[in-house]
Amino acid sequence: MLEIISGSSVKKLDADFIADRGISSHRLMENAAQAFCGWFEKKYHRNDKVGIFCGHGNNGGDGLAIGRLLWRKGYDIIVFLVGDFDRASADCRLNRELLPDKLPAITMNDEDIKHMEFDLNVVIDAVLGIGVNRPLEGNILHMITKLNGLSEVSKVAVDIPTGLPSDECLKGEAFRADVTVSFQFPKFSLMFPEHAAFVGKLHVVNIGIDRNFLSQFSENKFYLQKKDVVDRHISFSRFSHKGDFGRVLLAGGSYGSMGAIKMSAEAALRTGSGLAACLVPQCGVNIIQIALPEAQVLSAESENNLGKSYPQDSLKRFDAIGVGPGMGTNSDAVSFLKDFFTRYHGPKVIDADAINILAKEKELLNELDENCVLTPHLKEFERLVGACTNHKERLSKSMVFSKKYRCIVVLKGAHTCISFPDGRQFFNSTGNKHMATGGAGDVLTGMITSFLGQGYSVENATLCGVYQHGLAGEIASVYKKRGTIATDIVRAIPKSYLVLKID
Ligand SMILES: NC(=O)C1=CN([C@@H]2O[C@H](COP(=O)(O)OP(=O)(O)OC[C@H]3O[C@@H](n4cnc5c(N)ncnc54)[C@H](O)[C@@H]3O)[C@@H](O)[C@H]2O)[C@H](O)CC1
Ligand SMILES: [K+]
Repeated sequence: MLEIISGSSVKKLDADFIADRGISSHRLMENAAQAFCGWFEKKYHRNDKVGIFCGHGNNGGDGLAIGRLLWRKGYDIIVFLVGDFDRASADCRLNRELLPDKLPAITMNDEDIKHMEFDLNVVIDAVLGIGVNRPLEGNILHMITKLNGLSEVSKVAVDIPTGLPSDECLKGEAFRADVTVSFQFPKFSLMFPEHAAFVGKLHVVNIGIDRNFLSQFSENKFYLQKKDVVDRHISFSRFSHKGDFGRVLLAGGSYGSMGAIKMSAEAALRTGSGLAACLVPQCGVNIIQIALPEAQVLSAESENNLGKSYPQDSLKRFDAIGVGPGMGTNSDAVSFLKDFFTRYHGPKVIDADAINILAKEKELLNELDENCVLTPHLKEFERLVGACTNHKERLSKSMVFSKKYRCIVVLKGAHTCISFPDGRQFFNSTGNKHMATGGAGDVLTGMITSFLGQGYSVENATLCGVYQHGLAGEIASVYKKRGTIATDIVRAIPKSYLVLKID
């Protein structure tokens, strides 16, 4: 698993790694620059005009090394020196000396920054990295503001956009990258939604610091990637039968919101459940049977919302239950949820209106346990724990909540954060902006519920569900882009198994 280490530990990590492997710090910087160039060459053409803006610290050193390597490969490069090079770090200085004489390198003073016109297709930002220790001001602020204003230029940040602190929320301005290429692991603050406009797309490149080494610096934060989920999947044999793939129930839906529970159940079936049933109010019976003929339908006695009279004895037939999508929060729905919690103690996903009810009926929180996966989006989460001033606070509150109630909290967003009661937090790497569409959360509920029903541990079901949901979203949006809708994500689930090479 890939650890996310705080910026303050990186200096020690580098020093220990260099000592342990008997390599120089220059070698590590060269690895970083090579890794960046490996990524860059796949994206950009030799005839692109590339400007590399370098500061006087090690981030600037990376930029200078990148300049040298790309220039040797035939790229059209200009290096701009921004900062106080009398105070340059040793490796920055060395890489400046290693710049080929023919490679243009321009020292930028304040006048240049104000007046220079840039004729570039690509800007590489290597002014400041994780060493930033105060808001941008003066020369550097002017430079970054000017770069941010350039249009029709592709903007790439080295390690972290200049100005973004690695572990805190931004105060002031920062480089607005289209892509950030982060070394070895994504820096913590790259996970914050507040920083989305600065980070752009995130790409992580390996610079040779192995995972075992990183784990010595573990802060219990991990970046969830393909290799972390593949081994968590259960393989089924050709002798497997319907029962092995699990029977799941999706409970919810109300008058006008029946699609939510239909999408959850369909997602569960596409994820592989042997049987999916929906528990809905009367008004939903025909809708579900017509819209999803593969699902069984159980009905509550009440007409428009689930209520306390429903086929209670049926609950025990199910290996896992997802509850909440489209359920509503009126008094019938509340009495249903109260009854449900007293009867069903198996693995369950608690989503949407079930979370909104928990937020209003706080005594229900005592029913949560290690079999529960809560999947709030940011607003639902704040209804549960109170308003948060920023994402860092939300992340810390989700960890506290998970520990207190011993349940798993899936805080949905661009890098969905999964908190476990033992203090671990996983940040998802899949998914994209096109998944911000109504119903995408209902799909996730169906997927996690399905894995629970297939016999996955609560931990594995959650990690596999979140990762694969994002992957299905990426697949669904390849051509549909902003026209992607939740049922497209459901239809892409089978293809996501192909990508994972799981049958
Ligand atoms: N293991 C790795 O991940 C590696 C990372 N590398 C790169 O090194 C940088 C971090 O380098 P560092 O020298 O510590 O910091 P910076 O380059 O960010 O610059 C520090 C420099 O800047 C001054 N400073 C701080 N804030 C400001 C400000 N607001 N305005 C002006 N100046 C500021 C500070 O005083 C220092 O003088 C990391 O991001 C990677 O890119 C290695 O190359 C390989 C290993
Ligand atoms: K940078």
